Amino acid sequence: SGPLLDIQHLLRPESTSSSPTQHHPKHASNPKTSDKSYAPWAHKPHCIYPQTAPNKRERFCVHTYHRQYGPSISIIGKPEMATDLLPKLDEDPLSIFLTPTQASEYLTTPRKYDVRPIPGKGIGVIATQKIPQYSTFMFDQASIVVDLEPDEKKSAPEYGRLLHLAVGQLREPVVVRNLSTANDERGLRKRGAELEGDVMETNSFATKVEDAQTKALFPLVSRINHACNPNAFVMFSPSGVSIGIKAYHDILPGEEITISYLFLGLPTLRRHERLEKWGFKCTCPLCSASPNARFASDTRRIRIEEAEKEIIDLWRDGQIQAAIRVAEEAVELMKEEDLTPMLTDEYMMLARLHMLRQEIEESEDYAAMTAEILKNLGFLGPEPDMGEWGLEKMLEAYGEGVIYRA
Ligand SMILES: C[S@@+](CC[C@H](N)C(=O)[O-])C[C@H]1O[C@@H](n2cnc3c(N)ncnc32)[C@H](O)[C@@H]1O
Repeated sequence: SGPLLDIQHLLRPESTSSSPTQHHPKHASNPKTSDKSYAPWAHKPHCIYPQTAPNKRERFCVHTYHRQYGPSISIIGKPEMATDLLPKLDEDPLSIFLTPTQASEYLTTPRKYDVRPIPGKGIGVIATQKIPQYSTFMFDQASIVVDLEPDEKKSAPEYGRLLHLAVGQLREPVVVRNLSTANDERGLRKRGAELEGDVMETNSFATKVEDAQTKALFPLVSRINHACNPNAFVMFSPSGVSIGIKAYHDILPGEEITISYLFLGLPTLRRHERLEKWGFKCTCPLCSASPNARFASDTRRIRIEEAEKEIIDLWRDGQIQAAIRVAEEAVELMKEEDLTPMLTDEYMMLARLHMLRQEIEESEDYAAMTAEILKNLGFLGPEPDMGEWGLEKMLEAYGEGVIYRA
């Protein structure tokens, strides 16, 4: 698999006349280059111009910020992104994902997980105490955020230098560098920009930050391994720079905490294709189930995908009752496959279809079922007012999605 941030040839140094050391990342980790005059940034922002937009002279920079309470962060992207993000960099994940009562309980009870070696998987995260269903039990803040634009522009060498600088300017670059044990072609441990590129490749999350599609690295959460039917999932703060890990189910002491690196619901072959970039053979319970069980699961998953297309065709044909039957079948299959988050879309499809038949009561019931799942999963905030989330608001929230799918 090619590197995630496989950027080639398209960024060039800000000024060709500047001395080579000016662009040498090594100077970044030298504390002498830290200058308070760049406050609130910890170092002088380092900028280059993408070669693809020479007329625009659009800058692409590294901005590093040392959080007051928490790890430092380097942002690689347009300077406006760093400026807009600045007020959010000190956000407190606890106050975003928890109610005040939950936050004080979290702060006064021991941590419920441990980070340790897991046979065959490197390092992983294990529950050390019971983690109740739907509780948010682990938090992290981004250490590196990369605007994906240079990725699209394929400009590896300069991106590598920016990334190396971005990591070097963190208070603890080793926390990021330790996330890779990858070797190069000669079997030696990767170093420098190559190593940091590998870290981003295998550990970063795609997330929206200030409306930019970015890759963000969260070093603690990076230690969570993949499972196709995971027991936990990731929630992003609205800013995209904080995350919380939430339990889908009760997790018992000794159980490994897992998240899915992929969209949920894929059949085996497509999961394995997509997992290739992480370079491991998945041995999660779903992937190592008996051939019969895997076949049955794949059949259900493929049928769920087909059902989506069928529902839309029937809807277009005006066969609403038939579309409802197919959507109900998909709901049952999703339940069998334990794909709870996917039910929200399906229930809203059913709410919409029943609306078309003037069956308001059924429509309201399905909207309420969606709201209940969203509340449990935390997508309506830590203390949602459920009175607010009736049929009308749910249709509004899902309107675009449902219309788009139709
Ligand atoms: C985001 S990291 C997870 C933490 C990693 N195990 C570590 O030691 O830092 C992703 C890497 O972990 C390993 N990994 C994750 N899930 C795995 C699984 N289910 N089975 C085997 N290896 C896994 C793979 O090497 C993958 O590239």
